[in-house]
Amino acid sequence: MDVIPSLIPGCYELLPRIIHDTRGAFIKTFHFDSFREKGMETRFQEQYYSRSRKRVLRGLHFQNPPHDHVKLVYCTEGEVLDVVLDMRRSSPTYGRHIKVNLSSNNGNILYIPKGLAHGFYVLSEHATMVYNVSSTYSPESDDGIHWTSGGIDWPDMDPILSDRDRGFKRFEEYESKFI
Ligand SMILES: Cc1cn([C@H]2C[C@H](O)[C@@H](COP(=O)(O)OP(=O)(O)O[C@H]3O[C@@H](C)C(=O)[C@@H](O)[C@H]3O)O2)c(=O)[nH]c1=O
Repeated sequence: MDVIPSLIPGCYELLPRIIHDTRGAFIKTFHFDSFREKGMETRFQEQYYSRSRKRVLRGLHFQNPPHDHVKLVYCTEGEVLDVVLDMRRSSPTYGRHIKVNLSSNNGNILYIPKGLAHGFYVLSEHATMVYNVSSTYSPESDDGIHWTSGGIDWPDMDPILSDRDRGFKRFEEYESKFI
């Protein structure tokens, strides 16, 4: 698995080896020793996935401390534009974001450290996004910022959203609890 550093410290795109044969493809998404060797989180506590249709936008979400967590995300059906924004106040890239296309064809994975807000926009007819998180769901710590904030340029300014996502404060007005 190749680990490609991003502009944001601690955030990596992981490129697993894809083994193709006449039946299709085989892709390993997590290997304890490789993650540990690279200093990445190995203790994932929950795994879940969502399925969305084209033009759905989910985000931008995070869990506040002390329930903050590392997220490992990848797309097993379709393609999404994935976005993470750095909310760590002392980070050299505080307030900056990166975009990565994640797709079932490429099998690429985004490793998201604690303190980043995460969201994605569905480019294909449907998309299934799988998450591994390093702490359990904490509804009172689960929070977000508005998808249009932080200077993110989305391909669609009228996406399909949840009511919750429509109601979040803008990043510029949100007092980040991440140091
Ligand atoms: C995240 C989560 C949600 N839920 C519940 C709450 C709600 O009733 C339902 C759907 O939740 P949401 O609307 O927050 O789902 P969704 O908008 O898909 O939330 C996800 O968005 C992306 C961008 C992420 O980064 C994820 O970590 C997660 O926050 O599932 C759980 O029971 N456990 C969980 O871990």
